[in-house]
Amino acid sequence: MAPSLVANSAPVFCKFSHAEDAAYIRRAADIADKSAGFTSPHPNFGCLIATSAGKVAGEGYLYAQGTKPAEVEAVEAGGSFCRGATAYLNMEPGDCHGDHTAVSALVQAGITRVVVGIRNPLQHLRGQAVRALRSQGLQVHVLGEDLQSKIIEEARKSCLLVNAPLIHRATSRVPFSVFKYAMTLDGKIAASSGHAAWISSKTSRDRVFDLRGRSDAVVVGGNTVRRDNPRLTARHGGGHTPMRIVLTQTLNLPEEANLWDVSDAPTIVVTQRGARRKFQKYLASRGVEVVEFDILNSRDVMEYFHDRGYLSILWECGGTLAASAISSGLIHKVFAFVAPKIIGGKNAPTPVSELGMVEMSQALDLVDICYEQVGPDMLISGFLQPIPDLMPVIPSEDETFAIDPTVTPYEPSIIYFYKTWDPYGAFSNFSPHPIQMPDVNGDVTWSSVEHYYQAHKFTGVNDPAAQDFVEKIKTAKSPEEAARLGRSMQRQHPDWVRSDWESVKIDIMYRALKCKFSIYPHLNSMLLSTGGSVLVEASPHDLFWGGGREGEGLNYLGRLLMQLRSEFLGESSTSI
Ligand SMILES: NC(=O)C1=CN([C@@H]2O[C@H](COP(=O)(O)OP(=O)(O)OC[C@H]3O[C@@H](n4cnc5c(N)ncnc54)[C@H](OP(=O)(O)O)[C@@H]3O)[C@@H](O)[C@H]2O)C=CC1
Ligand SMILES: Nc1c(N[C@@H]2O[C@H](COP(=O)(O)O)[C@@H](O)[C@H]2O)[nH]c(=O)[nH]c1=O
Repeated sequence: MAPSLVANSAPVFCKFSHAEDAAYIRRAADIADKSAGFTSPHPNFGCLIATSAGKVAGEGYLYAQGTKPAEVEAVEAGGSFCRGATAYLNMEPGDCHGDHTAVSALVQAGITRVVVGIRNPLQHLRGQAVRALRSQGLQVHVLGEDLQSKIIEEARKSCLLVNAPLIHRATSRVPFSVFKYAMTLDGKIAASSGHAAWISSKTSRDRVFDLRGRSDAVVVGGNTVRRDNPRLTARHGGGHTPMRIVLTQTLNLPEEANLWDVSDAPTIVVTQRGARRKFQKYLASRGVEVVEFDILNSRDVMEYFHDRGYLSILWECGGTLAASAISSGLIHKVFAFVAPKIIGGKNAPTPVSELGMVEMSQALDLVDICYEQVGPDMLISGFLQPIPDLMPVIPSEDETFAIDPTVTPYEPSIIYFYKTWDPYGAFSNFSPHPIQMPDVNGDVTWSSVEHYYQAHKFTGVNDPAAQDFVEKIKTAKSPEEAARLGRSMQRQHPDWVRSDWESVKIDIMYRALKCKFSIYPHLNSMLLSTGGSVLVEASPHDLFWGGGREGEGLNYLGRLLMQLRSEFLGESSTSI
């Protein structure tokens, strides 16, 4: 019989060879990758359960934030076979909201050994789940720390790869950026006329759709918009669609362009402050967001998108913008599709224009290179900057708990929150905490505050299509999907939005938040522990609910949370 973890009996741990551990961890990384391209954002978690006899009992992956954690999926699939089994996790789970769902699932299922590919890269989560599992008596082996060999190192690499964007978020102020281009065998990305459709084969271009689906945004320069009129959509039939971003100094762009049709996917145009104001207004009227910078510089733009929570960017620009991005150190990985064609042309554009290098010894070397035939083309990919290795910076207990509200050694006067994986991420409306809200037919469960808020834009509207849409938002698989549905329908069908929306939306949000912070004791204590601090939703672009880039936002979400905090503390509530 498989050994189990019960009180007063020492657990018996499975013994696997390094080769077996490595194979299972690689498989966990492959499973983790399943959601990439279909959901956003993209921290990828996979879990595999292997019995002591070496049989796979269950597998699971996190589809999207707010859906069942990979560990819960896997132990449900494994059932009683989990007793005494080993769980393989590509990445340490991030019990960011203090409810330890993943850890509890493994413990309760009777898992006795856990093999972790990499520790969670985010400083405030790093080491917590490993510690929690060990404190429950499970044997935990972290690759590269407790298990070391060549084969283990290779398996660890597959775990680093599958979450490269998240690792970059932990170590850098810019998102993980991939530069992709298609060139002829003689090194051109277009004919001298600028015509480029098409260099690579259909098979290669289908592969590009997959790359787009795995990214939070696709970036091009103004010239590519003028020349190619691209769509930049993922076209993989549903799932996640990346944001489309145009960088343009002049804003000298055509009135009609595929990118201005935001029913396909949203578009942001980033430009220089004051550029063609009238055209900015026109773009806004088409539903395109315009963001201005005093001086348009690719690094500032990428820092801005990092602050907006973007983890990964696909650059599909021409050589001019690519050269600027590479010389600013923004590009981490390259995908070059090389087509067996020759076009010639002294002035035909090339993938990267001037970098200021004069000797071959200055050339940038790629590492971890892969060669793959895609249809008739050759795909060469590799890293321009290696994935940062987080191994040496395991934080001390003090550092780890520094952000734990119950032991905060200092009182910061402003607490910023935004993405759910960041400290205080539970304050975000996207945090995966279902709420029960009263309805005419009794209490109704909503998967998150965001689901409730987005659906209520369309409630009570006398149009069956709008009512169907409420249901669609209600059953959205993640808060991000709910937000995407609600926002896109508000843009496309303003007639479906209830007429009193602007006057009721704060109250609707307040009621949802009150429920959330009443029914989850750990969220309630997290909120109360912030007493004395100003809470600000650090959204750089939402100037109503968020604080804006430079504090220009109204921060209504932060204000509502502070109002609730004072109500919970029994202080007289001040109206926001
Ligand atoms: N085969 C392939 O994979 C691809 C081919 N192409 C081809 O490449 C050609 C276009 O290439 P290219 O002219 O290099 O176009 P880019 O896509 O690189 O766009 C350059 C433009 O980007 C804008 N820009 C904004 N910020 C910067 C910055 N910091 N540095 C540089 N540019 C910035 C400017 O727009 P503005 O002038 O509006 O101010 C600039 O003119 C076309 O023929 C197109 O078909 C393009 C993409 C991929
Ligand atoms: N010409 C060329 C590419 N060009 C890139 O694809 C964009 C067009 O995308 P879409 O309008 O969505 O089909 C274009 O603006 C440029 O960024 N890509 C490739 O994979 N292979 C090719 O041969």
